[in-house]
Formats: sequence, C-alpha cells, structure tokens
Amino acid sequence: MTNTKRIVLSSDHAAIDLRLAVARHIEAQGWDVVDIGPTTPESTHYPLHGQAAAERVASGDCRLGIILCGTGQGIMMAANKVKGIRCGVCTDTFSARMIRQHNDANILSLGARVVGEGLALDIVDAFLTAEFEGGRHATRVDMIEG
Ligand SMILES: O=C(CO)[C@H](O)[C@H](O)COP(=O)(O)O
Repeated sequence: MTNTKRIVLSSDHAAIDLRLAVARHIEAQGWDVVDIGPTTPESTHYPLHGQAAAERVASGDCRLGIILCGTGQGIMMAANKVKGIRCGVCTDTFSARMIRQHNDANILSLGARVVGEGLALDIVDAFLTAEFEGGRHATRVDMIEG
C-alpha cells in the first residue's frame, strides 16, 4: 500500500530554488519527500522531469507529486501524458483545493516564474490538505480516465 505521506518532487532548472523551498516546507509537516532533482542548475528539459515524477505516482511508489518549471505549464503537459495522472497548474489557493476536491488531482504543478515563494507554499498547503469528495465528481473523473 502506498505510504499516504510519500510525495515526489521534481522540476527543471527554472524552479530548483522553489522546489527546495517546497521540500523543506512539507518535510517540516511530516511528508516523506522523494526529491528526484535535478540538483544542479544547468539547463535541462522539463518533459523528462515531468514524466519521471508522474511515473512515481502512477506506479504507486508515491501517492502525490509536486512538479515545477518556469510556468508550470510544460511540465504539467508532460506529466498528464502518463496514464492515471491528473495534474493541474495552480496560481491560487482556491484552484489548488478544488483540483483535489473535484478532480482528484494527484500532481500539483507550479510556475516558479509566476508565483512567489509565499504564495507557492500556501498553494501547496491547500493542495495537500484537501480531500477528494467522490460522488458526482468520481463519475466525472472516471470519464477522464476512460
Ligand atoms: O516554463 C517552462 C516550460 O513550461 C520552462 O521552465 C521554460 O520554458 C524554460 O525556459 P528557459 O530554457 O529559457 O530557461
């Protein structure tokens, strides 16, 4: 069974500092963080990192994920190509809560060139404390999965 507090983090070069800040923030809350990098600031390719994180979630190794790039958009697109992944980019806390409650999102994507650290950590908290509501929303999520 997946450790319910095990979460994967990844980013491209544009979001390393914010990824490390997210890791510190959620480790302090007791999350078991699997940070798959990268660790050096050289330019890299966000699809590789989005896919790698998505596979950790899809396989059941991690229950949730947080991925980051400059806008959060490209790495989100890559993650959503992996079967079973529902990933949304959030720039506000309402959306972060709703993608858990209504969409059962299993990965949150953040844009380090879009949101500052304070807002990003609030978005992370909203995502991690919300629960999927099921019911009519489960019917719709099933339709996404096909
Ligand atoms: O946001 C991103 C993808 O959606 C990337 O972080 C961004 O495209 C990287 O740009 P650059 O190579 O100019 O640092």
